[in-house]
Amino acid sequence: MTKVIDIKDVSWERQKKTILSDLHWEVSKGEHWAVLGLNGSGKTTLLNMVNGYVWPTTGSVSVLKQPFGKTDIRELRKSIGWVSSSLQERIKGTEYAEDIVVSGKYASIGLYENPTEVDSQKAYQIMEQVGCSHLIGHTYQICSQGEKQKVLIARGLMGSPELLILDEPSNGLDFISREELMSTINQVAMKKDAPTIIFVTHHIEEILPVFTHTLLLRDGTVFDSGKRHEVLTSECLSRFFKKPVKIEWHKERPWMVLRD
Ligand SMILES: Nc1ncnc2c1ncn2[C@@H]1O[C@H](COP(=O)(O)OP(=O)(O)OP(=O)(O)O)[C@@H](O)[C@H]1O
Repeated sequence: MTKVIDIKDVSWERQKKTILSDLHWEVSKGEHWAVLGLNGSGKTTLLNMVNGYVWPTTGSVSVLKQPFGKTDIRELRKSIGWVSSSLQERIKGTEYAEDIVVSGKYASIGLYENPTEVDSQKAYQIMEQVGCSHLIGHTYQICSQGEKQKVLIARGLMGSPELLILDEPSNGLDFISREELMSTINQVAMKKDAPTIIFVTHHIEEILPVFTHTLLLRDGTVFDSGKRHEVLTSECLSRFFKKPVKIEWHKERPWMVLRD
């Protein structure tokens, strides 16, 4: 099976501190992964590594069959859609939603040339699919938090990526907006020729059925990984969080409560 991410024996050290250690992770085509971990467990660092922004101290990383060290990372990034809060902070409030979407084609912040008719049509089509076409002609600063996230997901899809990374996309959303966003992500994942999705979250109930696998990160290493029903169990998550928790499944979504 084609490997989308292949990370072997990876460690990453900074300022004499080991941030990632002994990390193994394989993602194959056809899978979608949720990544769970407490604050500071190394999720963002791991995703920065997948994007080639940080380089492993030891071990090997290969993304979309491109082994790091023998790959033009800038080229590779064109095949990766990336949605994160750091991206949200870098976008100018005065930009139009549709221009932000088109800029995803160039993996750039801001547009440096006028979009072609073909690009504009593609952007409109993606915005329709993601449920944010009503924002065409609106500047980013007037969009709500949920609308901004949809625009950024549309931007992430503009380059027809093979890999789409969503780093805590539901941050700051109310219950309704969050469910809307989850339904958008579900639709993207269900599409024929959908990109492989890596979805980072702190909220277990956001792990929709479309996420076939889950990675649990703790203290910069893999605590457990595998198929959703094998990893998202009361027993495994109680050990993971070092707290007695109970998982209840409703409509194929896991919900977690603390046990007395
Ligand atoms: N460039 C760096 N230099 C030194 N330490 C770093 C660097 N980048 C990250 N760290 C440290 O690595 C650890 C993991 O950080 P990371 O941001 O990957 O965690 P996270 O799981 O994404 O956390 P959160 O859920 O809070 O976003 C933290 O202790 C952080 O302070």
